[in-house]
Amino acid sequence: MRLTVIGTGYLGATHAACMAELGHEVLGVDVEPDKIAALRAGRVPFYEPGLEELLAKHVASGRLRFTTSYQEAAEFGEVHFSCVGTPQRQDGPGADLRYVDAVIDSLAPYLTRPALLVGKSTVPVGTAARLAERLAALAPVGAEARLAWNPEFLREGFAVEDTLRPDRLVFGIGEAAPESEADLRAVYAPLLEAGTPLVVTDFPTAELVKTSANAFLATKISFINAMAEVCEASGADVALLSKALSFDTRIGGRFLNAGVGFGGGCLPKDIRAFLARADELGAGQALGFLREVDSINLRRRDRVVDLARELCEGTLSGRRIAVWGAAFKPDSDDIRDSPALDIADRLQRLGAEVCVYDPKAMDNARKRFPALDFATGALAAAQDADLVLHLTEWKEFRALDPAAVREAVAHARIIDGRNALDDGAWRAAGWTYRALGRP
Ligand SMILES: NC(=O)c1ccc[n+]([C@@H]2O[C@H](COP(=O)([O-])OP(=O)(O)OC[C@H]3O[C@@H](n4cnc5c(N)ncnc54)[C@H](O)[C@@H]3O)[C@@H](O)[C@H]2O)c1
Ligand SMILES: O=c1ccn([C@@H]2O[C@H](COP(=O)(O)OP(=O)(O)O[C@H]3O[C@H](CO)[C@@H](O)[C@H](O)[C@H]3O)[C@@H](O)[C@H]2O)c(=O)[nH]1
Repeated sequence: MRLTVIGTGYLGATHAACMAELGHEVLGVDVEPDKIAALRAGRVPFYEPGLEELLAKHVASGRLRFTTSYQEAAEFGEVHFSCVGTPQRQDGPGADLRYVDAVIDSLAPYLTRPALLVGKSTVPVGTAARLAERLAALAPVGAEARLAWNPEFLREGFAVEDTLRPDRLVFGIGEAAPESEADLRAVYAPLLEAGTPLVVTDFPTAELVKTSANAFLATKISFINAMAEVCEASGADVALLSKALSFDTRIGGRFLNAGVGFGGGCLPKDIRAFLARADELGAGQALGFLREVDSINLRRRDRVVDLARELCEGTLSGRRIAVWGAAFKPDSDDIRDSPALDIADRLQRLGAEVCVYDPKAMDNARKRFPALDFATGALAAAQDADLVLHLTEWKEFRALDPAAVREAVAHARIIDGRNALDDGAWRAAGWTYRALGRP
């Protein structure tokens, strides 16, 4: 089939390359000419394992092309995927839908023959119904310009794997256009033939599956981080608590790692947007717990700052602090709402001299926080440090030799904000090792 993928960021670039891998002819569309130039050259303008290889393969095969022209997109595509951002609004907790609206406004006037627009962005419930009307009103073909909603569940760092082997597919089909289901079944035929579970539903359910999935994941992380707070107050060990919980198959061990909490371009803004939308619908009381999920999450960052001050004899002023990690999670260069950089920035504002190192997110971090210092490696960042903070659990940090790092620092003190280092090895090498929720 001939598909377009509109918005070629973390989600869209992955979706475009994976749709080409499934055998479709794909045209990626973005408003940023630099991004399109990079993608045309087979270069992914961000870090996502395995994506560049897949992109280059299909740019070379001719099955994957890129453009900035909506007219070209409309002329080319039978099915158009909308993958633009839905960040938190500047002026409040709700989702900023201006990019989602702009896709309709830019594409619709060129739709002179029947077409299907499929929303993949994460949106507040009720958005799809509104967009379907807007699309039909603006398109020359009227109601033959149909909308469907197909939320995306991929994780950064595993984006290609998650797109080619998803846990499930969800199709939100508009009442007025039941034939959209057949189009989506055709797009995803290889995945459905491989046995991927499919849920076909209406617009509001499809939108809510996505926001409730992220709310559940955020809740699970904040649950274990709340237990970490209680562990800190009682002398218990959250790592062992989490391990013991995980053997109960009803609970499971995934998303039960206590630490500095969740960040990124999804969970934090999605729970806030969910709350804001529920308030608008008069259902805010049902989601009140999500406010607490958000607060527990942010309190973990405060806890690291307090612990850092405590380890630096009560003052951060003039202390040299190494921060290992800038990305919001390993295997990504994404720094959106990164706990590591938020903590680094706060420590610096409190007078510390902070030096950051991350294997992949340095360029993004430098652009966003130009006042921070950056080093070329983990050891260089730790040079003469009074304290080391391990805030993003890259494999590279776990492989470090604690004895070698000890040679570099001024004081052998480390806070493991991800409970991911071998605490025994660090202590044996003479370090004061502290972790969140552990004695
Ligand atoms: N990143 C993820 O892991 C992930 C996973 C599932 C769902 N989502 C959701 O997908 C959406 C996109 O997220 P992202 O992380 O890829 O964002 P992103 O910021 O990385 O990408 C958005 C892209 O859209 C482009 N764009 C903006 N306005 C445009 C327009 N009018 N026309 C064409 N392109 C335009 C931007 O230039 C950018 O390249 C969000 O709703 C997000 O919540 C993201
Ligand atoms: O036990 C855990 C698991 C994760 N995290 C943190 O939680 C955040 C989010 O991690 P993850 O969910 O793996 O990353 P994302 O790529 O943001 O993916 C989430 O957000 C996407 C966008 O909506 C969804 O598609 C995915 O299903 C959902 O997992 C990161 O900061 C992690 O460090 C923890 O603190 N403890």
